[in-house]
Amino acid sequence: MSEQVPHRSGFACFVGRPNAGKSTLTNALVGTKVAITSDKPQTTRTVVRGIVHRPDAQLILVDTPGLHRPRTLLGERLNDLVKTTWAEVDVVAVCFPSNEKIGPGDRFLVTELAKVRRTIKIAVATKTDLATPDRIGEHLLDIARLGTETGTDWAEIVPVSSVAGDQIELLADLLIARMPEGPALYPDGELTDSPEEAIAAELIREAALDGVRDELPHSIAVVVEEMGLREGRPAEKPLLDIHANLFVERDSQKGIVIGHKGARLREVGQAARQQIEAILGTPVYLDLRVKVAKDWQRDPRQLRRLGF
Ligand SMILES: Nc1nc2c(ncn2[C@@H]2O[C@H](COP(=O)(O)OP(=O)(O)OP(=O)(O)O)[C@@H](O)[C@H]2O)c(=O)[nH]1
Repeated sequence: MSEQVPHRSGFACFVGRPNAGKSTLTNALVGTKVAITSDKPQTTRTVVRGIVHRPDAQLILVDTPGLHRPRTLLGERLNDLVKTTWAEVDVVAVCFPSNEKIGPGDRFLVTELAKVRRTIKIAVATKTDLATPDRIGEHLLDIARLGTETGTDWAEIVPVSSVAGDQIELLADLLIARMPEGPALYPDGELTDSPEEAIAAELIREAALDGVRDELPHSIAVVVEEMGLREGRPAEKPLLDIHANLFVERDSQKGIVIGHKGARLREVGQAARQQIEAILGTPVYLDLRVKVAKDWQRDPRQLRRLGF
């Protein structure tokens, strides 16, 4: 038994200019088309896009918000948020389409990414079926040079074609090799979190942090346990039941979240419910429970990834 390879699990995200082939690559890796939501609110920091399950590994592919050239203070703050999400994943893979030259947008993105020191960076030359071997060679050299110029240490530079299925398995192997040891975080067979669940969880987290951000900066994680339309309701009067757990790190923080005689938790629940109703367009019944993370079943190291 001691010679068994360790189980690995972790998070990766694909970044790159619009049309770089990020979604197609996610689908090629996961092997099935995964649900894509078009109306993600700004508050959703990361959304699970797909999960690669293997006997010895679980690779969770997440979406992070896009980086923009900041013109305003708000733009800068949004970019800081993007960098925070990059710091929370294990690997960021930058996609550079092989049929296009590297441009100023790519340079800006890689320069910002280089500032996130801890996260492993991989470069992916996408759409190789659209380029000649000579052109691909040149492209790979350009990517390497961009790395040197921006101080980015590419752990790998991998050419792939999602359409031709070229080197997709290799990319999966290379990504998995960079994941830390750890147990599977999602049950097998589960491809994605529903985007609605991710949205609801994020809105609850936002509401719970409102006003106590200084006291509980990174100490709240929300997991939607169950979400579904209540049975037996008339079609014109639907009700969406949401059962969610709000995890804090310590007993003392539980008190802050719940408030005197539960007053604050009621406010949090009400604020979250109204926002979920506004975004999903359905009346919501929200059952919110506060738990201390040490009671949670999962590996404590993995809790950290949720923001603990
Ligand atoms: N020939 C070829 N086309 C590809 C490949 N990968 C993606 N494409 C095409 O490139 C276009 C953009 O692909 P997407 O996967 O949507 O790109 P994206 O980076 O997710 O785009 P945004 O969501 O706009 O950021 C689509 O028309 C894809 O069909 C590939 O490996 N080969």
